[in-house]
Amino acid sequence: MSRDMLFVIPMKDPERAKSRLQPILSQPVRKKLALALFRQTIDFIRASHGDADILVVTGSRQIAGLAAALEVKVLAEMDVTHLSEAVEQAARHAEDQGYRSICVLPADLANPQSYDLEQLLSAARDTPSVILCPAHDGGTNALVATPPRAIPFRYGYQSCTSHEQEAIRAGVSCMVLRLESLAHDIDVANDLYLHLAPSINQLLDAELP
Ligand SMILES: Nc1nc2c(ncn2[C@@H]2O[C@H](COP(=O)(O)OP(=O)(O)OP(=O)(O)O)[C@@H](O)[C@H]2O)c(=O)[nH]1
Ligand SMILES: O=C(O)[C@H](O)COP(=O)(O)O
Repeated sequence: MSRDMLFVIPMKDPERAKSRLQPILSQPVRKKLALALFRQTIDFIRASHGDADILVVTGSRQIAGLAAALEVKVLAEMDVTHLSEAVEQAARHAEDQGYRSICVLPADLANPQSYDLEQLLSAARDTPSVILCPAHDGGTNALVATPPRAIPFRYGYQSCTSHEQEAIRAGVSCMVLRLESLAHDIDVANDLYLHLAPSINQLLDAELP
């Protein structure tokens, strides 16, 4: 069956998540924050696209259980040592399932807005092509790939530039789309102060299923 778009959310074990916030948050609070942001990401996609196909790729049994409770599909990652490998496994899965494109979103966006996702998803998708939404720090906060494995994934330092270079190398058309609410994720203390300070208690107090 031919399907259009699979949203891919990579999520690491929440016990080890948000390690760069170690100077200001205890491990239990970092875990709680990672889970709350994960839940926020699913809710955000669903609020924007009620019928979205969402796949969580993870090595965590807890995340797999939470995703299942939220009625989201889960791919158990195999022998993954880096985010790029987890996304590659999800992209293979999307290809096998007949999806035309994937939209990879990290599970730690600060305050994503539907109008920005709309703009991203309404951009023309040639085959083959990639659309990249840079993070404020040079990372890649949204990546739409058509077909799902149009380029090798190069998450890490300044990955937006690395993904652009991979697109050039592969002869794949590449658009960089700067969208304000998709530019900010929660990595370091300053991100918390700038983007989550007013709402952090509400976020951390929200019930998980
Ligand atoms: N499935 C999977 N997801 C990952 C992996 N590494 C990172 N992620 C996810 O990729 C997104 C961005 O990750 P990072 O900012 O590097 O990780 P983080 O736990 O949020 O924060 P740090 O520990 O400070 O790096 C988050 O949704 C992570 O959960 C991995 O090895 N496997
Ligand atoms: O390439 C990236 O964007 C990073 O590997 C993941 O994002 P972050 O570390 O900026 O959260």
